[in-house]
Amino acid sequence: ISPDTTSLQNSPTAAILKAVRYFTMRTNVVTVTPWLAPIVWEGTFNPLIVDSIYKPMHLSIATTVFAVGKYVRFLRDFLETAEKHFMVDFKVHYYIFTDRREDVPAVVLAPGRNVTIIPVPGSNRWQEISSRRMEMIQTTIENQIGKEADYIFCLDVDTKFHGRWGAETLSRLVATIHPGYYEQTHEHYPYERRLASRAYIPAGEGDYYYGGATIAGYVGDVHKLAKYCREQLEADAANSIEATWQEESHLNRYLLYNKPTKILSPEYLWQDFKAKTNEVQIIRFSQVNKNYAEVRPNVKKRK
Ligand SMILES: CC(=O)N[C@H]1[C@@H](OP(=O)(O)OP(=O)(O)OC[C@H]2O[C@@H](n3ccc(=O)[nH]c3=O)[C@H](O)[C@@H]2O)O[C@H](CO)[C@H](O)[C@@H]1O
Ligand SMILES: [Mn+2]
Repeated sequence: ISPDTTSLQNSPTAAILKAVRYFTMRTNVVTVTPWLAPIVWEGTFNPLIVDSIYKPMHLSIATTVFAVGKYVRFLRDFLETAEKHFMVDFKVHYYIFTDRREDVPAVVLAPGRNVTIIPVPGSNRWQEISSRRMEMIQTTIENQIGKEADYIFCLDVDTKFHGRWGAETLSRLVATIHPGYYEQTHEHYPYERRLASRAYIPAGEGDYYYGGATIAGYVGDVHKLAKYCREQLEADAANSIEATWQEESHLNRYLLYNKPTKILSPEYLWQDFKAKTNEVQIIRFSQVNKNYAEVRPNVKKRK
């Protein structure tokens, strides 16, 4: 049977097919892992095709963000830039975890997008605030998100979006390569190297160093990851040990033995203080520069 080419030429997919022809692959970056998971860089996907697949699915996207103590000041920019760039045209439900409900800014959201504020206790250690996200993500998925969403994103708040972050980031289990280590090999990664910690990774092992600031995937898979990290954090605490990079260390161990199905390039997790490199054609999401002594509860001010 020969395809009906006339109707195809006139169909809405024609524009998309044409776009495919002009689509070129990236050659100066690695775009697939040794276990055949894609690594998402600008130029490896066609946004028109991606959108035409995912938008008709009417997916619900949960997004968790913690703004505890002074970090509440980062919320406005986070939300305002997310409304411009993050999963535009999708249903997005932001879950804001905070101990300062009254300081949560009122940001105008596009139709189909909404916010729920979840009260959490403060802490006088930033490491604990960052780590306890795992426990709260776990329990909130069990109590609420699990019934409401298809996919979940767990993001740092001290950040801004600068470019498209769309459905190309959807997959079962998604992690992001930390911008500080993407040019290095595993012997230089800041994995936990003490055998006494549950986050221990032996020398000679490792794929990538993943940032704790962006974790995503199917709600069920992220639940499994968060529960694992929470249990490992608690086991370490019971032995009076804290991994080098807290929950990020446990995350890296989990992902070494439970490979992500998709990896986001550092375009999806940059740091404002870092100069743009040749491989990075677009910065989509970046950590703002912060005054650690000013915003963190337990960092001493320099004299
Ligand atoms: C880019 C990146 O991968 N960042 C990770 C890195 O340092 P960061 O320097 O990015 O850590 P951070 O100070 O941003 O803390 C992580 C997050 O915890 C929350 N928070 C923290 C302190 C506070 O007083 N109030 C508050 O709300 C907030 O959502 C913040 O974005 O290592 C941390 C290890 O623990 C986390 O894994 C971060 O995700
Ligand atoms: Mn951060």
